[in-house]
Parts: sequence; structure tokens; C-alpha cells
Amino acid sequence: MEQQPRTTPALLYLDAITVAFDGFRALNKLSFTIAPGEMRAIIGPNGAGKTTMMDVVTGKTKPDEGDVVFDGSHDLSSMDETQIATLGIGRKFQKPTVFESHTVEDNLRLALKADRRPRATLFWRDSSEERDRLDAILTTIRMTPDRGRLAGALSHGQKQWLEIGMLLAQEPKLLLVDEPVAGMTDAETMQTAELLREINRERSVVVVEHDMAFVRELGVKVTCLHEGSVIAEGSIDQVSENQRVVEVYLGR
Ligand SMILES: Nc1ncnc2c1ncn2[C@@H]1O[C@H](COP(=O)(O)OP(=O)(O)OP(=O)(O)O)[C@@H](O)[C@H]1O
Repeated sequence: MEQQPRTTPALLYLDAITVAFDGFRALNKLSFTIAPGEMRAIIGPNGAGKTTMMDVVTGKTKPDEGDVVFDGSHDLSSMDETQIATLGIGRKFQKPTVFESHTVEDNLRLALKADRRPRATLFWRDSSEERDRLDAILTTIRMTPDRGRLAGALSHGQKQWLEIGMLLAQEPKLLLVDEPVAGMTDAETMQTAELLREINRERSVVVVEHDMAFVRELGVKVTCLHEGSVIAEGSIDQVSENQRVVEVYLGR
């Protein structure tokens, strides 16, 4: 009998995901869900499986077992990376990869032109629409005054924001962000929290981060992973007080 695709009210639904590398379980029956419109922070010690989890969601790694369902009924485990990106999942890797010899504006223009969603090409009318979208993204990432600067001349923090802007050009429903504030100044870190909160007004966001001051500033539900599974979930205060979290992560 053909199996019916699973349907779920969650935007992202991970159920009992296992990924093994040579017998070692990087993810071990990992289950959690992200609600539509939610922003979630994921924490956990090195090797907890955070990157592998994002690799599974984006199709880079296929789960050995378990279900991963996006936006109600899309079984991500049967899709490749391009199909998943087209469904509306964008990923920001830890290191910024902007085009250093291009201006901020041209980096964003390239990202807008790379938007090949059917809706985007269908409604792509003229350059004034491109200008409007460009201006809106520059405002969101607070880089309007820097639009003419070469990306290579930006601070590390600004490069991260520019790359987030390039992802926004694809209008993802879900944005996965890997350690966005690593290497940022305290001021940039706080501005990044504000920026992500603003983005979260329109999109769901999953942020993996070690910086607990930043996670606190986000003010969202936190999930702590350890050895490929969820060990705690709740507010930052609940998770910080969890004995197991203190033992394996915070107390180290
Ligand atoms: N391709 C691979 N082959 C073998 N082992 C791997 C592979 N990818 C990840 N692992 C192992 O799986 C475990 C989980 O790794 P992962 O990178 O997902 O952790 P993480 O939580 O992202 O850690 P960090 O905070 O250091 O980025 C680690 O023990 C890692 O060594």
C-alpha cells in the first residue's frame, strides 16, 4: 500500500531523525517542531548535531531514519537541495560569502536576479520593482548608507548582514542561520538580534548560536541539543536552569 504523505500544522517537523556516520549517530532520534511564524534558538555543545540537523533540513544530508516535513506536507527527505531552496528554505552559513569586489547594492542585485521562484519570474515587471525590493532589503539590514561601498571594505558584522540581505532576496519562509554573531562586537551582536527579530515578523527563523547573551536578547524559545537529541526546550531561563544543560554545556 502506498504511504500517504504526512501532514502537520508545523512549519518544520522533525520526527525521530537519525543520521549515522560510520556507525556514529550524529543525530539520534532527533524530534522537534517549529511553528509557522516562530523564531527558535538552537544551542548545544560542539558535536551536538546542530550542523547535521541543518544539513538534513536543507537536503545536504539524507536522514537514515525519521521524517522531516516542511510547510504541512512536503517530505524533505525525498528532495534535493535545489528543490528544498525553491520551497522556501534559506540557509546562512557561518562565514560570510559576499562578493568582495562588488558594492553592497550589486551584491543584493545579483541575489535578486538569482531569484528563480516561479512567482518571481512571473511578476518580474521592470527595474522599478527591483529598485523597490532592493531599497526594502537595504532598510531591513540597515545598510542604506553603505549601499555604494565595496563589500570587501565592510566590517565582519556588516558582511553578515549583507549576506542575510542576499538571502532575503529569495524571500524564504524559513531562514536557517548558523552562528551569526561569532566574531561580532557586542554592539553588532545586539543589532543582529534586533535585525533577526524584525525579519521574524514576516518569516520563521532557526538560529544556531553559542553566544548566550545574544540568545537571551532574541527572547525566543530555546532548544538544547546534546549527542544528537533534544535534552531541553523552553524559555532561556528554563533551559539555563536545566541540570542536564548545565552539566553538558553551560557549566563547562
Ligand atoms: N561527514 C561526517 N562524517 C563523520 N562524522 C561527522 C560528519 N559530520 C559530522 N560528524 C560528526 O557528527 C557529530 C555532530 O556534528 P555537528 O557538526 O552536527 O555538531 P555541531 O553541534 O554543529 O557542533 P559545532 O557546535 O562544533 O558546530 C560530531 O561528532 C561530528 O564529528
